[in-house]
Amino acid sequence: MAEHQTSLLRAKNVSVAFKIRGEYITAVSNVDLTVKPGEVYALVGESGSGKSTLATAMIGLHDPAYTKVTGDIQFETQDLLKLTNEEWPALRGNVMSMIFQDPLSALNPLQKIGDQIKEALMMHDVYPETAYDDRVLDLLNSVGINHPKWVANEFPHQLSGGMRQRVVIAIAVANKPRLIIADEPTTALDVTIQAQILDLLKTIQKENSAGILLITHDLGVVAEVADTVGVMYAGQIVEQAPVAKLFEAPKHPYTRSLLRSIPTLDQQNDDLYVIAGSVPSLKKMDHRRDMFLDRIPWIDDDLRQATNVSLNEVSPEHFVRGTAWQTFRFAEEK
Ligand SMILES: Nc1ncnc2c1ncn2[C@@H]1O[C@H](COP(=O)(O)OP(=O)(O)OP(=O)(O)O)[C@@H](O)[C@H]1O
Repeated sequence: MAEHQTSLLRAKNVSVAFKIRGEYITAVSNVDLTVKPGEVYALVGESGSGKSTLATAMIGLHDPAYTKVTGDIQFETQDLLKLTNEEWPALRGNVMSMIFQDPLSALNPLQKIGDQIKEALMMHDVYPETAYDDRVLDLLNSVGINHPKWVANEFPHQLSGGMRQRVVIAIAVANKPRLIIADEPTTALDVTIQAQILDLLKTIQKENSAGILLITHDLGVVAEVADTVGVMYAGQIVEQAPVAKLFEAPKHPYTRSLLRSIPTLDQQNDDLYVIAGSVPSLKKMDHRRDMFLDRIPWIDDDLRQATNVSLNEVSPEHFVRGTAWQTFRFAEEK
């Protein structure tokens, strides 16, 4: 079967550059990824690694006046980079939708919850006028809101953060999207609510067979819900694998370092592993190299300076950038 028939969203060679003081600077470089129907693909990486920039390109929300998106992004059979502003609304909020980190800014503070959901439904679907209210209540029910009639009559500020995110999800799934892009959907919520929202996303994904592109910096979230994981560093994917493989046999030094920095319950001491340094600023990025190696002082200089580093399939479905992983050791293992 041709690749596009088995994929929902397929990005090939996607780069994003921002115009900064008259010059285009690359923030995302040559990314390939595929989200299949019914799959959760998690993009993980530290702040500044380019996850949101990539996701924003997928849903056509970059301002073309100062952002250049190149490569190829296919959603089902549509070429997203060729869509005009007039064509986007038929997709966005309909067959593909987005959930952002901060539910409060995603909702209209002056409009009752029920009316906001109704509006989302009316934009893309035609029901008999009386059926809208029932649809709104059904949707609120489906995202685990126990008193939908009461919530429909509230304004966003009257609800808790967790309830607001449920409402945002209800709006996002109102038109049964085939793809949901969720950018840090649980980061603003406390831990118990996080788990409930992740469960909810999983249920929606299963029931609608929707694909989810989940953006997170939290490997705990990845372990909980992802099927496939792409690890991003400085605008590039440095490792991609099915979730079990990534946790059992991580290869790239960045993935190994991220995994090592997760606190565990059986940890003997209080010292958490900290990755020294930070993601380079856009101006300092050199996408021909493996830039994470700049944060490992004991690594061979030849490896650090090597250019034309590429992402290679090292075992079925497991892709790793560069070759440093073959000899990489943590400082105390040397
Ligand atoms: N509109 C913009 N103009 C210029 N630079 C930008 C713009 N948006 C993002 N950047 C830069 O692009 C790089 C990637 O940012 P991005 O927000 O995509 O990372 P991220 O991995 O999603 O991090 P976070 O979790 O903090 O959102 C950063 O250096 C950021 O400063």
